[in-house]
Amino acid sequence: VKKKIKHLTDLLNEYAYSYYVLDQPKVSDAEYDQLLRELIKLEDSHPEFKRDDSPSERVGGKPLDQFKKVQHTIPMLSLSNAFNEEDLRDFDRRVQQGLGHAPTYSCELKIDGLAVTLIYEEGRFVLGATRGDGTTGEDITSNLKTIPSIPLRLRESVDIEVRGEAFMPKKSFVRLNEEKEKNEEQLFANPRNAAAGSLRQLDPKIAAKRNLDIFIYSIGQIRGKEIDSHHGALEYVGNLGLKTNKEQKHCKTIDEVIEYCESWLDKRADLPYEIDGIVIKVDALKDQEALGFTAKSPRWAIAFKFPA
Ligand SMILES: COc1nc2nc(N)nc(N)c2nc1C
Repeated sequence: VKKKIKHLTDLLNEYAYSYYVLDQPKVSDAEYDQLLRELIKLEDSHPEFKRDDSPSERVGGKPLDQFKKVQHTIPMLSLSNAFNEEDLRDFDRRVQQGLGHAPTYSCELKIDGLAVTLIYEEGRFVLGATRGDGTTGEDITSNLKTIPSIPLRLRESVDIEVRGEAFMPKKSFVRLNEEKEKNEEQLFANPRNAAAGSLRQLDPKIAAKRNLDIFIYSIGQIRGKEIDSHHGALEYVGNLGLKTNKEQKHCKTIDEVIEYCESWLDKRADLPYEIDGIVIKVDALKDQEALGFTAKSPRWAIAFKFPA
């Protein structure tokens, strides 16, 4: 039975990874559900063999009576903003002055969701928290465990902390508000509020029903890996089984950055999730270290905000 549970757990996790992280379904939902029912039956009769990365974790445990506070070992900072091409060129000038050379940039969509940090120990998801005030957040691990695109176990048993944006896809937002409309409940104003509301309530079974998703956008801290660029870091976390956004672009010049920002102004309407801008980061990690941080945000990154 232990072997059967291990086999089913690994198989279902592989199917879930393909479906939720790679967007490449390998089996039908019916087949997945059938296998999951089989696994849950075995786990119920042999709880001692249940794995802590079992897909049955996704349905959510019992409600908490409150959230524990979490001190962030590395502060979760905010980004300074740019609103037009001039602001972006000013940013580039400041960066070039600081570095003494022209850097390359990593451009990413700025997902309109809730910033979270995920901590993995020996590859196991052990803690997830909100940004909070940047140094103290709330432990929402049990809610985050219900998000299928957050692996409960990485493909390598590393100690790593990653940051990302949890969000609710547009379609899920519309469906949720239709349901609330039917029950004459208060509607959510936008997908960001809906995602935040779903993750900051105490009953994980509610979070499990909200079709939440995540994109990982940075590594908080990593021990003993030689990664020298931000886009390399994103590739690395992708290989660990974490979900990153495929629209990320490595731009060689600020002109390319500006072109990328302008291209997404209109294209964002076609995205299945909401974005409120583009995040531009100096790509070389040694350049990021050389530029450092102000009291509240990195000097090597800026958020280009779209008009509301
Ligand atoms: C390096 O710090 C950051 N990087 C980010 N990257 C993306 N894509 N989106 C964000 N919201 C974001 N926020 C912060 C503070």
